[in-house]
Formats: sequence, structure tokens, C-alpha cells
Amino acid sequence: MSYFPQQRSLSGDLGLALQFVFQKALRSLGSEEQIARWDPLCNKLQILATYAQTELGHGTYLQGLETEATYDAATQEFVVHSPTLTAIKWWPGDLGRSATHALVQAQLICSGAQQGMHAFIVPIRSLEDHSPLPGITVGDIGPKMDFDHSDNGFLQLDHVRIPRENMLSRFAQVLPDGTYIKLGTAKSNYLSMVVVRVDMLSNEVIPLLQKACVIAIRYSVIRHQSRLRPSDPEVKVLDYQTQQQKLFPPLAKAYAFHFVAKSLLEFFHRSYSSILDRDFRLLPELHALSAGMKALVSDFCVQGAELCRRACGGHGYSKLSGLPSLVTRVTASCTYEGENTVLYLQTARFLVKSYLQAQESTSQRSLPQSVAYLTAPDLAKCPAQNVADFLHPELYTTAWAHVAARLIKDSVHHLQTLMQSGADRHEAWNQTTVIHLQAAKAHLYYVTVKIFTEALEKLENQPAIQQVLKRLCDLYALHGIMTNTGDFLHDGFLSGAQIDVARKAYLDLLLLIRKDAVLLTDAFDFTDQCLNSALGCYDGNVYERLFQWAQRSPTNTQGNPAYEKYIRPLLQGWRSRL
Ligand SMILES: CCCCCCC/C=C/C(=O)SCCNC(=O)CCNC(=O)[C@H](O)C(C)(C)COP(=O)(O)OP(=O)(O)OC[C@H]1O[C@@H](n2cnc3c(N)ncnc32)[C@H](O)[C@@H]1OP(=O)(O)O
Ligand SMILES: Cc1cc2nc3c(=O)[nH]c(=O)nc-3n(C[C@H](O)[C@H](O)[C@H](O)COP(=O)(O)OP(=O)(O)OC[C@H]3O[C@@H](n4cnc5c(N)ncnc54)[C@H](O)[C@@H]3O)c2cc1C
Repeated sequence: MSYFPQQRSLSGDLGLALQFVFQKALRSLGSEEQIARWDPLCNKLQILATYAQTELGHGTYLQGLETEATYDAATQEFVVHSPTLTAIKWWPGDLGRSATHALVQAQLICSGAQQGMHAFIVPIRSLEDHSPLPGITVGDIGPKMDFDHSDNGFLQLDHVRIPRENMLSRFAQVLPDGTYIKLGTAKSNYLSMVVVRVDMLSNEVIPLLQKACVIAIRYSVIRHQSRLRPSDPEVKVLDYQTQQQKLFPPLAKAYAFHFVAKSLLEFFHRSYSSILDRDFRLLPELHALSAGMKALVSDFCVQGAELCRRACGGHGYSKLSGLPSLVTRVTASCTYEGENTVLYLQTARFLVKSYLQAQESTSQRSLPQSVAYLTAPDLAKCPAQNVADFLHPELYTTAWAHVAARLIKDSVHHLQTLMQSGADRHEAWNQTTVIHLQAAKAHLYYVTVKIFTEALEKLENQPAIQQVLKRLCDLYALHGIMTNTGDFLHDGFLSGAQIDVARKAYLDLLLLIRKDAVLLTDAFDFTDQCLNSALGCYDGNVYERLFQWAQRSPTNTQGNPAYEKYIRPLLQGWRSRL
């Protein structure tokens, strides 16, 4: 039984990631009747659906979306229309050539007023011959950096009529006479993004980093290069401390984020049913956590996958390694489902509100669980004296809480100082967003450290596994301190001498993790087929595979078109001059 069962859906297995996104949106925004109608059609692949929110002119700013859905009471239909060039839907996956239906996010116009962004199911291609339906102009947006498994497309709507029943109506309804009934909050229709951000971490993003770690670490015990001593045989590159420094922090993150995704999913399930029942009390914290973790995890997965690629030298630059494709694919996750900076700032917005709430001693409402540390007793100085002290989860978790709390306090102070000097709150916010970003990242790092340590506590009946994973947790926490020493030195919480001790603890961990590194990647349980890498195969026959696969490359199996057209005339021209 693999510790990391690969979660996939049928549409996901078919590469129809957007059907997966469509169904997530349908189940979160649709009424029970609408779910009962459309979900089975997706499950049986009787329709192929995409999620069409982003437009040529807007992706981040949802209030700026221009696509209109105007209610016509006379016919009880919505007229869905792209009023401008910039309103054309742009980027939706599987739209370019595959999708028959789209969940179109549009500005609802009814009862003579704009009601904000709502979701509409719009048929776009014939189920008979797959041709675009009347009023639909659809196609592919052209070559991309990667993500070639998805035909991202464009969709222009020219007064397309759909029945009233096609507006997803869990949180809002339009009655036959056009009366608008609001059943949720202003942001209820944003719930679909929360759902996908939570799901995409374990279904798409984290497995890409895990695969990169498997390939690079397996290759690093096969690759022998240079000698430690002139008299020694060539060493496995994984025995170089610098190679361990490159590969073990990404490995630790791959494990840390596995537990983060699991914890976030548990929090999501705890709050989701109440949200669907229109109790939105947990939604702000869920949004802040899901948005921030999507940004932090995707950022670190891109960084880690690229580190793995570069750690494989020349062969890491070959597509036969599988690594370039992993890097370019995971890179997209920093943009889709919310551009990362924008999402970090959503978390920062939540932190400012939480900090101010914590300052109101009269506030009876307890703080959300993820920011409870803002009212916990704080240490002015870290008590760590030796290496062993830095290996205590409680110590480094407290250290991270201290830094996150200080940065949040600092960000609020800068915001308030600017406002007191006369700047309006929007300008003051913009002029302090760099500081808010730093606070949000520290908070999210603290949350991941806390989740990882709590996951370890549940392994007390499996001491051998607990010990191995604790080293990764220690490494994750200390690597964050090593790469952000300024934040820990800033107010004297750590001294320079303590940083040196923490670094020794960190470097000692690299040696200990070296012994279990290959087993820790085997635990991800990817097949050779799934890895699709000449460097990462389980049997380690790297050089044989590179040579075999290279010979099978199209450039070696098809005639050389360049010879007849260019090389032979060139050589003959030279020969004739000799
Ligand atoms: C297996 C997976 C494969 C994946 C394949 C790829 C699929 C890709 C699909 C897509 O990319 S779909 C398109 C995704 N697009 C986005 O995510 C857009 C990102 N932009 C935003 O989310 C918005 O900019 C914003 C963050 C919502 C801000 O918009 P707006 O200006 O309207 O709101 P604010 O004034 O900033 O905030 C107001 C208020 O609303 C709360 N809020 C914001 N977002 C959400 C949310 N998603 N859920 C709940 N609440 C939300 C926010 O906290 C503010 O609350 P208050 O502070 O005012 O209480
Ligand atoms: C591979 C891929 C697949 C996609 N699939 C889909 C899909 O299936 N369906 C769909 O609807 N969309 C999809 N998208 C679109 C994606 O959701 C958007 O590109 C994304 O939300 C970013 O929005 P944008 O392109 O408008 O970027 P912009 O917001 O224009 O970003 C440009 C810059 O502006 C900055 N910025 C913007 N707003 C702010 C702010 N308020 N504060 C600070 N900085 C700001 C950003 O940080 C960024 O640096 C996909 C995109 C990609 C790359």
C-alpha cells in the first residue's frame, strides 16, 4: 500500500483537467438539481466541459470581467455576450479543440442592475459533429511555454441564449420574472476557486516536485563524478555536501507539503458543508489559507523542481530526463488558479484583520486557529544553546511564530503610519504590499512547520518512520531559518552565534538524511512509466536508456532532410573550390 496513493479522477486520467475543475465548480456553486443533471453527464463523458473565467483583458481582477449575462424575462433565458475584444474568454483549458460545454463566469444583469460575477453553463459545440454552435467563435490560443496536454482556448460569445436554469443557483437565483434572489455573500461565487486551489495541490502541483526529487536523487547515486581524494574511486555525486544541500530541502518540502495538503483538505471538508449550507463564518480563514498555500507551495515546487533539474548537470537539460517538462509544467501553477502575488496579498489582508482583532482586548471572538499565535506569549530571545536544542520541534515552531508575528505587526504599523500621514487606505495598502508579502510568507512557512510537527506526533507508534520524517521536518524548519537569517537576527531573537549553531544542526542533518534519501523517494511509489525519465528509472540503467532513447528520437529515425537541401550542396560547393 503506497503511503502516497495517487488521487486521480477519470477526467484527470484522460488529461481533461478542466472537466475536473468544471465539476468542482458545479458541485460548489450549483443547486442539488443542477448537480444531479450535469455531474453524471461529465462522469460518463457525455459532455466535455471547461471552466471559462479569465478573459483577454482580465484574469486577476474579477470585478473587471466584461462578459455579460442579461436576463430576458420574456423568454426566461440569459443572453450571454462578449461586448468587447477584451471580453473574449482566453486561457480556459480544453477549450481550444475539446470542450462541448463551458462554465462561463459573467456579470449578471437582471432587474435592471449588475449583480456581479455568476456562473452559467453554456453549450459551445454540437454533440452531433463537434462544430461550434450559433453565436460561438472558439479556437486555440496558440503555442505556450508548456502545458501542452491542455488545449487552452478562446471563446467569443455573440448574444448566445441559454435557459434560466443554466445559471448555477446555490448562492443566487433569478426568478422567472427576473427577480434576483441573493442566497450567499458577495464572494460566494468565488468559492469555486477555493475548491480548486485546495485540490490542485495534491492532485497536480506536489506530485510534480515529488517526481523531480525521485529522478534527481536516484540519478545522483548512479552518477559518479570526480574524486574526493586522488587515490579514491569517483564518488556518487549525492555524496557531495553541496548536492545534498540542493536536493534534500526540496525533498523535505515534498513531504512537508504532502502533510499541508492533507491538513488543508481536512479543514476544507470541515468548513465546506457549513459553507454550502450558507454558514460563511469559516470562509475567510479558508480562503486566506488556501490562497496563501497555493502560492507558497507552487512557488517552492517550481524552485525545487528547477534545483533538481540543475543538479543533474547536462542530462538534466535533456528532455529524456523528464525534468524540463516537470519544471515548465509546475511553473504554470504559479499563475493559474490565481497569480501567486495576488494570492499572497489575500492572505496578508486576512493577517492585518486578524492582528487588529487581536489588539482589541474587548474582542470576545477568539482568533481563527491559524493565527492564534498572535495572542500567544512571545519569547524575546531564543533559548537555544546547542545543536540538539535546534532539533526540538517546539523550539523552531516558536521561532517561526515569533518572526511571523513580528513581521505582521511591522506590516500593520507601516500601513497605519502611512494612513495617519494622510494617505488613503488604498494607496497606503499599495505602498506597503512588499512588507505585507513578506509577512504573509513568514506566516505560511510557520503554518507548514506547525502542520509537519503535528503530523510527526501522530507517528509515535511507528518510531522508525517518525525518526526519518522528523529529520526532514527539522531540515525544513532550519532551511527556512538559514535562508531568512535576517528575519531572525533583526530584533535579536537569534544571535549570530546561534545562527552558526543552527547551521551546524542543519549540515549534520544532510549527512543523516543521505542514508535514507533513496528510500524516501521510493516511498512516493511512482512507476517508471509515470516518471517517464531515462535518469529516474528504478533499475538505475541510466546510460543504456539515454543511448536507447536518443537513438529512437525522431531526429535519428527519420531521414536527414538537412543533408539533401543544405549540407550536400554546401560540401559540393566547397569541394568544387578546392
Ligand atoms: C488539477 C488541477 C489542474 C489545474 C488546471 C488549470 C486550471 C486553471 C483554472 C484557472 O486559472 S480559473 C481562473 C482562476 N482565476 C483566479 O483565481 C482569479 C484570481 N483573482 C482573484 O481571486 C481576485 O483578484 C480576488 C483575489 C478575489 C480579488 O478580487 P476582488 O477585488 O473582487 O476582491 P477583494 O476586494 O480583494 O476582496 C474582497 C473580499 O472578498 C474576499 N475574497 C476574495 N477571494 C475570495 C475567495 N476566493 N473566496 C472567498 N472570499 C474571497 C476577500 O477576502 C475580501 O474579503 P474582505 O477582506 O473584504 O472580508
Ligand atoms: C497554463 C494556464 C492555464 C489556465 N487555465 C485557465 C482556465 O482553465 N480557466 C480560466 O478561466 N483561466 C485559466 N488561466 C488563466 C489564469 O487563471 C490567469 O492567467 C491568472 O488568474 C492570472 O491572471 P492574469 O493573467 O490576468 O494576470 P495579471 O493579474 O494581469 O498579472 C500580471 C501582473 O500583475 C500583478 N497584479 C495583478 N493584480 C494585482 C494586484 N491587485 N496587486 C498586486 N499585483 C497585481 C500580478 O501579480 C502579475 O505580476 C490559465 C492560465 C495558465 C497560464
